Amino acid sequence: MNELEKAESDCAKKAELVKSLEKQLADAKAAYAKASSTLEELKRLKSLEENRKRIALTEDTLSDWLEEKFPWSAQLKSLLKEKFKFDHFRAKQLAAINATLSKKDVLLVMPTGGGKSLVFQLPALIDPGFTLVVTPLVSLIQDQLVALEKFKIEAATIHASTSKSEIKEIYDSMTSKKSALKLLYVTPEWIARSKKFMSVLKKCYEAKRVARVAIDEVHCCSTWGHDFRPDYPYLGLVRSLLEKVPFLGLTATATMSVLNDVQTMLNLENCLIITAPFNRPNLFYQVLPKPATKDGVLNYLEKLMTEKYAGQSGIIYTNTINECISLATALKGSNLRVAPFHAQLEPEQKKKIHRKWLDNTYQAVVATVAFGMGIDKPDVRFVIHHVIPRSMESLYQESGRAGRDGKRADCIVLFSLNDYLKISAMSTSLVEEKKAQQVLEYCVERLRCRRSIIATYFEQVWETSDCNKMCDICKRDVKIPAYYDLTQICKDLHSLIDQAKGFDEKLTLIKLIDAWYQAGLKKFRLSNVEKPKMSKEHAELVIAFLLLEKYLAIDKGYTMYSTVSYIVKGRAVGDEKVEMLASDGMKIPKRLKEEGDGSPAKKKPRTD
Ligand SMILES: Nc1ncnc2c1ncn2[C@@H]1O[C@H](COP(=O)(O)OP(=O)(O)OP(=O)(O)O)[C@@H](O)[C@H]1O
Repeated sequence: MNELEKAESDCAKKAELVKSLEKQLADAKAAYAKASSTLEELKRLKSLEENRKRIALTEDTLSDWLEEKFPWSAQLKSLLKEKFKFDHFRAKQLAAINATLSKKDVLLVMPTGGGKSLVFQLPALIDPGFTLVVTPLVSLIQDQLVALEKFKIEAATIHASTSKSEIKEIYDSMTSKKSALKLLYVTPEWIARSKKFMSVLKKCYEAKRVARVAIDEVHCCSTWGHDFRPDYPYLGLVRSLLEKVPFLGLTATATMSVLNDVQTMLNLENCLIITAPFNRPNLFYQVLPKPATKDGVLNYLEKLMTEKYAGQSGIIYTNTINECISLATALKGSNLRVAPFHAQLEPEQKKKIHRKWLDNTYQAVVATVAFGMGIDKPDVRFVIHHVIPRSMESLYQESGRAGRDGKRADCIVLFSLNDYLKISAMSTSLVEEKKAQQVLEYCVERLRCRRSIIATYFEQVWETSDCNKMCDICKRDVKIPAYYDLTQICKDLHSLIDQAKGFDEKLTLIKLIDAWYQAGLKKFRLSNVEKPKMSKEHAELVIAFLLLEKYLAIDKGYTMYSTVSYIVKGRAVGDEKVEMLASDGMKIPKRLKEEGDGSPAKKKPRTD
C-alpha cells in the first residue's frame, strides 16, 4: 500500500469513527431529551398526587373548619344575617372563611354561582385593615362595588381609568389607620404596571394594614387553564412582598394541573385546597347534531325559543364576533327578542344589553366568550352552544350560567364536525388543539354519561347516580348498546381520499362528504363506493369518530388568508374490524349487532 492509499484508508476510518460518534451523540441527546421529559412528567405527576392527597386531607379535616369554636364564630353568624341577609352558609363557604381567618392560605374551587365573593367579603369585615381583591375585569369590580354599597361596606377600586385625584385619595385611605376601607379591588394589569402602587402596598404591609389578598379567577395564572392572562404571574411579586399575609385564590374551574401551576406561581405550596361540590344536579346536558344548513339551524333555534322555551330566558353561545352578529341579526329577523354581545361593543352598549336581558326585555343574548364572568341571572333556563365550545372548561363554565336558581335548565351543544375543524384550524398551540379535541370526544361519546365525562376532566369522582338521568345518554337508558360495523365505511373513505390523491389533491370535509354521497366534482367520486343511507349530520359523527380513533386524520394547509383542514388517512389501518357505538336514528349498512342481541360488543381500542 503506497502512502496515498494509506492516508486515504486512514481518513476513511476516521470519517467512519466521526460518523459513529455523531450517531452516538445524537442517540445520547435523544435519550437525554426523553429522560428529561420523563423526569418532568414524573415530577408533575408527583405534585398532582400530592395535591390529591392534600385535598383528601383537607376533606378529612374539614369538619374542624366547620366548628363554631373560633373567636369570630358568633360575629360571623350575625354578619351573615344582618349585613348580607343570608340565613345559612352554602357548602364549603364556612370552612373556607374559617381557614382564611385562621391565616391559612386557601385555594377555593367552587362552581359558578356557588358564592365565592362572600368568602372574602365577610372576613374583610372581621379583620382590621383591608382586603386586597384582584379581579380580572373592571365590569366585575363595578358589579361588586354596587352590591357592597347596598350592604354599606366601604370599598374602592383602582384601575387604568381611575383619576389621579381618586388614586391619591385611595392611597391615603390604604395607609391611614383611621380609614374605614374594607375592600380594595384592583386589576392584575394595575399591579403589573404601577410601581407606586406596589410601594404603597409595601408601606401598608409594614403597618399591618393588609388583612388578606383574594385573587378571583385565579386559574388565569396558569397557561394550562383556558383563560391565561399575562399579568396574573405578576401576582407572584405581591406574594413575596406580602410574605405573611394569607392568600385566598378563587376559581370555578381548575383541574389538578392548573391548581399545581397556580401554587407554583404564587408560592402556595402548603395551602389548603377546598373544593365545593362540582355537580350541578339541575342541569340537563345534551349534544344534538347541528342541522346542516344555516336555515336549518335558524329554524331549529326559532322553534326552541318559541315553543319549548317560550317566555323563558337563555344564552346562545357562538365562537366568533361575526357569527354572533349574523346569528343575532337572523334571529331578530324572525321576530325573536335577542341581542348580540361581544368584545367589540362599547361598555355602555354592553351594559344596556345586559340590563335588558336581566329584565327579560331580551329573551336571549347571542354571545361570544365576552359574555361570561359576573353573569348572575338566576332563571336562565337554556344555554345553547350554537358552535361547540373551545374547551371543557368553557363548556362547564358557560353551561353553568344556566339554572342558578336550582331549577331545571338545559345545556345543549349543537355538534358539527365542520365547526370543530374550524376551531382546530384556528388553534395556535398544541394545548388549544388538545382542548378542542376533548370537547370533540365529549360530543361524539355515545355510552358514557356526559356528567361523568365532565367530572373525569376536572378530576372529580361522581357516581352514575349523581346524574340521575339528567343527560341525554343516561336518559336513553339503553341496557345493551348497539354497535355498527364501520369497516367498509372506513375503507370507502380511504379509497375516496386515495382517489383525490391520484389528482394530487386533498379533500376538505365538505368535499369528502360530497364525494361519498356521489355529489360534487365527478373526478372525486367512485362507483364502487356505496352512497351512505344515513343523514349527513350522522355522516359527520361517523367521520368524527374515525378521526378520534385515528383511522382518519386532519392535515392543515395554509393559504395567504386562512388555514384549511383536510381529511387524510390516519395512522390506524382500517383493515381490522372498526366498530362504533350506534347513534340514535343512525342508519348504517351492515348492522353488526342488533340492539339487545345480548352480545357485549366492545369498542375497538385505539391502536396508537
Ligand atoms: N350563603 C348564601 N345564601 C344564599 N345566597 C348566597 C349565599 N352566598 C352567595 N349567595 C348568592 O349567590 C349568588 C352567586 O354568588 P357569587 O357571585 O359570589 O358567586 P361566584 O361563586 O362568585 O360565581 P361566579 O363564578 O359566576 O362569579 C349571588 O347572587 C349571591 O348573593
